[in-house]
Amino acid sequence: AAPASRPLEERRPGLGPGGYDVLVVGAGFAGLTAARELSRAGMKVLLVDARNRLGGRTFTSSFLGQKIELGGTWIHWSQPFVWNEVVRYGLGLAESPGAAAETASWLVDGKLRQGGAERPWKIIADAMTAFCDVDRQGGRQVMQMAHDPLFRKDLLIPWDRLSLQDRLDQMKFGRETRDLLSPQLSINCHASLKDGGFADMLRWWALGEHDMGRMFDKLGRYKIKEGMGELARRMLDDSDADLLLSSPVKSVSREGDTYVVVTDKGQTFTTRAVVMATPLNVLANISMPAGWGAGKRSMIERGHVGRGSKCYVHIRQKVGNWIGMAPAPHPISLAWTEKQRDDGTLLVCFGPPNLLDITDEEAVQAALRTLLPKVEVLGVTGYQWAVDPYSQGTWCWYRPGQLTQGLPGLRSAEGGIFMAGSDQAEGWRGFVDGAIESGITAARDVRAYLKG
Ligand SMILES: Cc1cc2nc3c(=O)[nH]c(=O)nc-3n(C[C@H](O)[C@H](O)[C@H](O)COP(=O)(O)OP(=O)(O)OC[C@H]3O[C@@H](n4cnc5c(N)ncnc54)[C@H](O)[C@@H]3O)c2cc1C
Repeated sequence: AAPASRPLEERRPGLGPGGYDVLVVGAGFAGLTAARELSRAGMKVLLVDARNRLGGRTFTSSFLGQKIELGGTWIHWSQPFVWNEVVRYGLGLAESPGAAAETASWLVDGKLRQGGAERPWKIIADAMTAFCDVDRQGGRQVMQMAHDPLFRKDLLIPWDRLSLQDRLDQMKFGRETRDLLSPQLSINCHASLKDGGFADMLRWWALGEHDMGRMFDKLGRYKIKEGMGELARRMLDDSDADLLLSSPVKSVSREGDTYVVVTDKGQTFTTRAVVMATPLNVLANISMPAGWGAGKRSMIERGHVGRGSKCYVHIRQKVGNWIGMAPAPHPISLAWTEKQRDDGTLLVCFGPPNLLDITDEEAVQAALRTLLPKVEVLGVTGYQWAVDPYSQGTWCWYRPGQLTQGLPGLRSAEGGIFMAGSDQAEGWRGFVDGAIESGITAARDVRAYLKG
């Protein structure tokens, strides 16, 4: 049974001058992991978040009386760090049926096609295999080790110059193949194909074991039955860290051997080490010590590209176990059945940035009607991650050049300031798994630093 939870408010620290060993900025999965590991190792830890809740870019909510995940959702047993947590806390799995859809709708040259899902899937699987075959070994040589993406940096550099669009243009696919592959690519980067880097695609493909079916199982089929919020809560309950919510960190500065962290309410803490576990796209908003971050500057200034939409749509029609796919500029790239209900179907929909206002039900209905003519939308819900000041984006996908040129500098610790966060993980970067990986790594490095 789960241990009784202390209410979050009781974890607020005294606001006196007392120093911490480690202050962790950001209570998403990276920060929660680092705080748990370090506090369990006997260190005095303060975990601070700008929001009034845990979990960052994961957010368990409800819609139509059903649990939904507004942010990070699906996990898989082949994601080692998150699976470890699922087992540790005895959590269960629930399945999203549309990830193994039976019927499909797709657009070819703007015209609707509908039928069994096997045919479009076969086309996508073959196209992805060719798309990633940069070395006549299916990408296995260039991206030999998915959890050490720069292992063959020498071979990766030329491919890291390309955007996803550049690579697509090289391929000379027929119209249907191109129009089926594009939606998958635009969901991977959650951006325009011109902005998403191709090297990240090779990493993605290697993580997916060079198989589209297996990859889709990892990306969209299994979620934590109790919800991401419950995992976050169990991790907090398992840690001795103090917690301060609703307190955006404004600045980190250095005073001799210690660091001073100040929130926008003026709360001031001293600490021997800091873990920065905020999203890459918001790091520019925090004032850091003079001279810090020279090797991180271009990454922090440009950020990652993931800024698209995700929403849940309740429709009157019972469409069964369905998937829809459409290339940009269509506002919905991928949509699939999340739940077949007595009163219709709950769909989950993803789209590129700035093409769909998820607060506008009519706009969502118009976009869906291209894939499901006459569909009636009864309700829509979602979260606008790209404009949220504490995420300014969705999942991480790098621009051309960022993987080989930016990642090592971004990850590196400087003095007593350590980096964590899914946006700079080595393996499943852009996933909950990568967030936990980065928290484990940061905690290991902080312990070594504080032991001197
Ligand atoms: C819509 C969407 C769908 C996704 N789908 C999946 C999926 O299906 N599977 C999957 O594995 N991953 C998915 N992801 C990605 C995954 O959710 C993230 O990669 C992961 O949760 C990031 O964890 P993190 O700890 O690195 O960062 P975050 O979760 O973003 O945590 C960072 C924390 O820092 C805080 N913060 C920011 N600024 C400050 C400040 N100034 N002071 C204090 N705190 C601050 C934020 O409030 C936040 O809580 C999805 C993400 C989104 C948005």
